[in-house]
Amino acid sequence: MNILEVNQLNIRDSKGDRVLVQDSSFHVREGSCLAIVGESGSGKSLMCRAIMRLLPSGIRQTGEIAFRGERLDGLSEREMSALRGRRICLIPQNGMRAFDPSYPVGVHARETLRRHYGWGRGVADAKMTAAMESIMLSDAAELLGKYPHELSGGMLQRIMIALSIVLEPDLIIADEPTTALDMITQFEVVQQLIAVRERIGSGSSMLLVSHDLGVVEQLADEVAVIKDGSIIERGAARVILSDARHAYSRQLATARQALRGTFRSMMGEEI
Ligand SMILES: Nc1ncnc2c1ncn2[C@@H]1O[C@H](COP(=O)(O)OP(=O)(O)OP(=O)(O)O)[C@@H](O)[C@H]1O
Repeated sequence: MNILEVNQLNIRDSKGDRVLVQDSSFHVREGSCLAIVGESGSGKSLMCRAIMRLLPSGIRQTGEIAFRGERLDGLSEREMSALRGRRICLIPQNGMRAFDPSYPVGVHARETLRRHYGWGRGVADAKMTAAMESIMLSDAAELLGKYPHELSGGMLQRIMIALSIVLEPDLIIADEPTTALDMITQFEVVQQLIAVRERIGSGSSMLLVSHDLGVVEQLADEVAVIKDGSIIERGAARVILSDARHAYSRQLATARQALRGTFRSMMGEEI
C-alpha cells in the first residue's frame, strides 16, 4: 500500500510565470524510503513543501496529493496543521528553519508536543530527553534551553530528529538532511535517520530528498531522479545507483563513487 501518492504535481511561480515543477508523479510505499535525487535547483524542496502545503506566497501548485488515501489538497488549513508534525513530519534543509528563532528549542518542542498530544511540560521534557539520549545527544536539558542561533545546523537537525522520534509520524520528509554538515556530522545524522525508521513502530515511511547519492545509498529503497522540475527516472535504489537507464542518472551515480568510499571507510568497512 502507498502511504503517499503524488499525481501530476505542477508548481508554478505565478509572478514570474515560470514552471518550477512539471507533471511529477511518485509514491512512497508504506514502511519504505523513497529518495528524490537531482541537482540543486531541480525542484526537490518545492515538492516537499507542496506536500506539506507550505509553499511560499506567489507559488501555485496543482495536482493530487493523497496521504493514506486522503486528498491533502482538499483539507482545510486547520485540518492540515493538525496533520503536520504529528502524522507527516518535515525535517527541513536548514535546521534553523525548523525552529521558532524567538524561543529556546525546548519551548518549541514542548509546544509542538502539547498541541499534538496534550502533554504537559514534565512529560514532554522526559520524552524529548529520552529521544535525545537514544540518538547520543547528552545534556538534553542544556540543549533544550538554548535558542536556535546558539546551536549549529547539525545540532538543530539532530534535535529535530529527536522530536520526530517522539512525534512518531507515519511519514518523515527529510529535505537534504545532511547538506552543509561536515563529514562526521553527516555520517551521524544518516545513522540517526536509519535509527529513527527502526525505532518508530513498524518502521516509519520516509521521503528523502538529496543530491548526495552516498546518503541515498544508506537510506533509500527506491529512487526518483528529477531534472529541471521533471521526474526522468524511477526504480529500485540498487538499480538506479548501479544501472540507471538515463545518462543524467548515471552521471549522478558516478559522482557518488567518491562519497561511497568515504562512508564505507567511516563505517569501518573495506573499500
Ligand atoms: N519562492 C520562490 N519564488 C520563485 N522561484 C523559486 C522560489 N523558491 C524556489 N524557486 C525556484 O524553483 C526552483 C527549484 O527550487 P528548489 O529549492 O525546489 O530546488 P532544489 O532542487 O531543492 O535545490 P536545492 O537543493 O539547491 O535547494 C529553483 O529554480 C528556484 O530558484
